[in-house]
Amino acid sequence: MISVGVEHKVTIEKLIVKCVEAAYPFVIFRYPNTETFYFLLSKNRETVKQKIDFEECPAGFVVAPFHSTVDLPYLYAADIFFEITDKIDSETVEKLSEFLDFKENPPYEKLYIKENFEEKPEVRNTYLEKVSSIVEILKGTTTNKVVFSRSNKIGKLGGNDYFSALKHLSQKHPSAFINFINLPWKNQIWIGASPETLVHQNPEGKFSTVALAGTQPSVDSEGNEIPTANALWSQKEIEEQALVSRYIINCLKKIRVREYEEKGPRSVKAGNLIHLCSTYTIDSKSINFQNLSSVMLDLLHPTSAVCGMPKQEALEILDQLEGYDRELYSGYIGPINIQNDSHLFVNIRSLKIENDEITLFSGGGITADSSPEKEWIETEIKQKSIRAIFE
Ligand SMILES: C=C(O[C@H]1C=CC=C(C(=O)O)[C@@H]1O)C(=O)O
Repeated sequence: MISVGVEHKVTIEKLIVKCVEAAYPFVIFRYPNTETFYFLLSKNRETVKQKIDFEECPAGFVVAPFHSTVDLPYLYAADIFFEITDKIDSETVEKLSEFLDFKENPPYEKLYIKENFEEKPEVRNTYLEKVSSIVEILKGTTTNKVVFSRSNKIGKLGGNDYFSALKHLSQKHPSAFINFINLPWKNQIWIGASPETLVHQNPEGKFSTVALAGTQPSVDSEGNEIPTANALWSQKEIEEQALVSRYIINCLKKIRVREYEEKGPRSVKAGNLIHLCSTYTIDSKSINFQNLSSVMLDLLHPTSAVCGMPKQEALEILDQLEGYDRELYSGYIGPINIQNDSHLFVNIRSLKIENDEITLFSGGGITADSSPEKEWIETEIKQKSIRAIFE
């Protein structure tokens, strides 16, 4: 065992840089409306991919791509797991020192965009054309909604102080699930502030999920905060969110679960945005449905908040028109069987860093009443909400 002297002091910033360099699968996350960050690392550097079963999975972290039925979710086992405080305790440092070399101190620099890439005007035009064609399809068929998305490579990353950036993101998005995911097999880092629970199973066996949709800025044109209670919603947005609710209720119908509690829809703040949100809660113990979360995860993903309705038709339209691989964007991520709790979130409001290039992702629900121009603006404000990490 390597002894760790004062000269080898291990800070969280140093740990992150060392783990990225040494290609370990690890994550840092912070639950919604809390301040504590957690660090979780798997000592096994081989990929572990498996279908997610809440009853069988060891304590860990799930990282599922959008197409998780074809490309199975990664499971990061929680070999090292701790709450991040000012000082990493000596026992943890000792455990980490068994496989990481802390001798050198890398210099740290704040994250920034060192080279901006210009978005070509064709990108916007192509997007508008594609959304117009989706609107035409929706007018003429039984498909109700398609969540069309785009990726945007914005520039080259400078700096390496990821933890300060996460703390900054956390302040901007207090109610989001803040996450940093090192995906060593793809040489990618993903960072995000997700406002959307996919499946939560709490220690008492309560299952919950949300129907989130409809988007508007949370500040008015003069820069004043709009209280959520004053948010006004158009018919298009109300219907768009109702479709997500209907989708969830249909999933529950398939498994004959009627004992659910529905709350909402109400307006909720997500960083610089406001959404409409309904919550669905079920006591899996009282209805004697032990594996409810696993069954619902299978049925729910991808929900009508990131894919569309009906699901199959929406997927086909996306396959034809989206023209890029969503990878982890709009997949699901989160801790599983950690402190008796499992909480998976939809991976939206996220960015990817690969070969030092930063890519932002955003999408929006298109219905027959959509205006392509407004949808474009919506994808821009959603990207702005995650881009805030560099401000
Ligand atoms: C697909 C995204 O957001 C979803 C969640 C909330 C509101 C949405 C909307 O208004 O379209 C989307 O369904 C995204 O942020 O990339």
